[in-house]
Amino acid sequence: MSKKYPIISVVGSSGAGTSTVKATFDQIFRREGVNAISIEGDSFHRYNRADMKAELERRYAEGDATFSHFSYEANALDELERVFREYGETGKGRSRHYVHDANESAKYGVEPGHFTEWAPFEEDSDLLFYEGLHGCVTNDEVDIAKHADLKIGVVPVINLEWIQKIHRDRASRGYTTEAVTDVILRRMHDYVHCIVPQFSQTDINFQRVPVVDTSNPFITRWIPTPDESLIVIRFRNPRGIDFPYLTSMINGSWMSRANSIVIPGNKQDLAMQLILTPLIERLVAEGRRARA
Ligand SMILES: Nc1ncnc2c1ncn2[C@@H]1O[C@H](COP(=O)(O)OP(=O)(O)OP(=O)(O)O)[C@@H](O)[C@H]1O
Ligand SMILES: O=C(CO)[C@H](O)[C@H](O)COP(=O)(O)O
Repeated sequence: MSKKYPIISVVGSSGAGTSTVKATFDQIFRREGVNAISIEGDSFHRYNRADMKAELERRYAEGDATFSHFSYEANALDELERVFREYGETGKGRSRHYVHDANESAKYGVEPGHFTEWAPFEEDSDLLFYEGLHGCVTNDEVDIAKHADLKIGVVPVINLEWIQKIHRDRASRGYTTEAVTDVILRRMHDYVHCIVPQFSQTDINFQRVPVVDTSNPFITRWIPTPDESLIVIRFRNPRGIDFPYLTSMINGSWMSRANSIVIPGNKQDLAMQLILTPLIERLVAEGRRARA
């Protein structure tokens, strides 16, 4: 646990909605005057797009059909762990961007499928905010989870996750449904082995569940809306969580287990603000005290 320089890690599969959740965190940071450094999991991919394709083909020729961006080896997790450790101890660190598309290319001045140069973090921050695929990995080589002080899982049920990925990759990354389906299939092995185990490390999971039929996610014409979904919020340690306050403030919510509440999908932002603001305030106040 880092106290002087706390770390928040938001983990979710590709298309789960971690970027959407980041917008809520950004709102809280702005409102509470928190100076946060934000980094993305994709910055720690080990290969650029062309090298990844070559590595995939090499492994495929050797009979390995499971290699994907979800695999531990496709990502510089040693570097991510090093950045978390260094930030926790000193408030310093570095990151870069993986440029996905033409819009990002115009912003960063690097061709799609390539990384920008590594750049050091700005000084005097209050916390580090990570959003991506591997921010709570614990395996034989690395223990990234142990460096994070607040760990959040963003996990729609799997049909919804696929729908969100297909729609996002088609709309903003120019892929076809067939291409995205191939990627989903190839990633399934390491979805199970590398992504899912992290949701037992997280402090709070937000799981969106549609209440409309998503039984064939590959032909669904739009992403179920917030009004067409519920969100299950599960706390690893419910001690200290004021459930009566939450259920009274969030209209239409109820407790489904001793450590879980269910809220209407359109209350996600409100629920996150109510739950996360005091946790962030505490981390930041402890950090500022420790650094004084
Ligand atoms: N709560 C939500 N309600 C409705 N749509 C959502 C919700 N969360 C995410 N989406 C939609 O799902 C798609 C994927 O979301 P987002 O881009 O946040 O995923 P991501 O996890 O950041 O993906 P990646 O890490 O691959 O960039 C987007 O089209 C987004 O609008
Ligand atoms: O969302 C992803 C992982 O989180 C992308 O699939 C990954 O970053 C590779 O991107 P691209 O297909 O644009 O090269």
